[in-house]
Amino acid sequence: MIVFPNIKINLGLSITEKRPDGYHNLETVFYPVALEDALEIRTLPEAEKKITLHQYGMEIAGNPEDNLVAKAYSLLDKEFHLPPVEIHLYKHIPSGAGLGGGSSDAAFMLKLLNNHFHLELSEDQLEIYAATLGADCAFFIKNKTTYAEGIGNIFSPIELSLKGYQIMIVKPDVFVSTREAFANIHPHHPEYPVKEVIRRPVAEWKDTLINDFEASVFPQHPVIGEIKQELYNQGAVYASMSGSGSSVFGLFVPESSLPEIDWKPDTFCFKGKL
Ligand SMILES: C[C@](O)(CO)[C@H](O)COP(=O)(O)OP(=O)(O)OC[C@H]1O[C@@H](n2ccc(N)nc2=O)[C@H](O)[C@@H]1O
Ligand SMILES: Nc1ncnc2c1ncn2[C@@H]1O[C@H](COP(=O)(O)OP(=O)(O)OP(=O)(O)O)[C@@H](O)[C@H]1O
Repeated sequence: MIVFPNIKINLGLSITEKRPDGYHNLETVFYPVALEDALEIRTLPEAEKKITLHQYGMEIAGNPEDNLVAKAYSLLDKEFHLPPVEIHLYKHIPSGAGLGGGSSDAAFMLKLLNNHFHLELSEDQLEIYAATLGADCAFFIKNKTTYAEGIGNIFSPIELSLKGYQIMIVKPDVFVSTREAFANIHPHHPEYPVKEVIRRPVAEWKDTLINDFEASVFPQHPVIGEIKQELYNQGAVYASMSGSGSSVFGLFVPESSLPEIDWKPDTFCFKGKL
């Protein structure tokens, strides 16, 4: 059985409070985009190890046993005593990009195991498991455009379609740790709440739909801010860093053709249509 975990981009991201548990309350809109990994499992009844993980494509830092797909398996294995599996994970989604690649792999693994082994878990139950694996992991269970609060795990539906818009996602060869990015933030309530700005036309988002991480991450990694500026120079109607970086996305109006840009070597670039 094979599935294709996709990414999210953050449309606006306000970090409003630091909580006593060290995490931060935030407000954002998660929007799913079809840049995808591939994730396959096969049952290996005779295997000695519970998990045999094969990884391909882009490299991921860390040991295989720390991979979030292995953690997702172990979480359900504790409860349901699953048979051993062989996992094939093909990484197309860059890590440390603010695109939620690891979280998406983990959420899709939960859904895959639920279907493959007929565990009969509801979406609400899967979201509860997912939330223990990462703050934005639960989003990928329903995988629909969502307004998120709390630590990024309290969801309410939002009417927003960017269908037809063209998207370019650019990630320089820079890794931003989510934990460090949060550590440099001064939480505050936004002048323009994300939930309100998002109802305005996309052409009005430029100066009002803000990602609070940009103010702390751009000075440390100027190349990220330069990419955002270049996307605007090339005609993006809206451009922003996603999550805690280091990727930046640009939205271009539906009838436009995406520009050809000569990015620096080792820059990742994805072009697609929403
Ligand atoms: C910044 C976002 O990408 C926005 O979409 C997400 O909130 C990040 O979510 P995530 O990658 O799933 O984050 P986790 O892996 O759970 O957390 C990494 C670290 O970021 C910090 N963290 C994360 C989420 C949050 N709401 N407050 C935090 O302070 C914590 O120090 C945590 O140890
Ligand atoms: N399946 C996985 N794919 C990517 N990274 C993984 C995976 N499993 C564990 N990780 C670890 O998680 C770290 C962050 O990867 P991820 O792709 O989720 O970053 P991100 O795009 O910044 O995510 P987020 O938007 O959730 O902060 C990696 O450096 C890696 O050590």
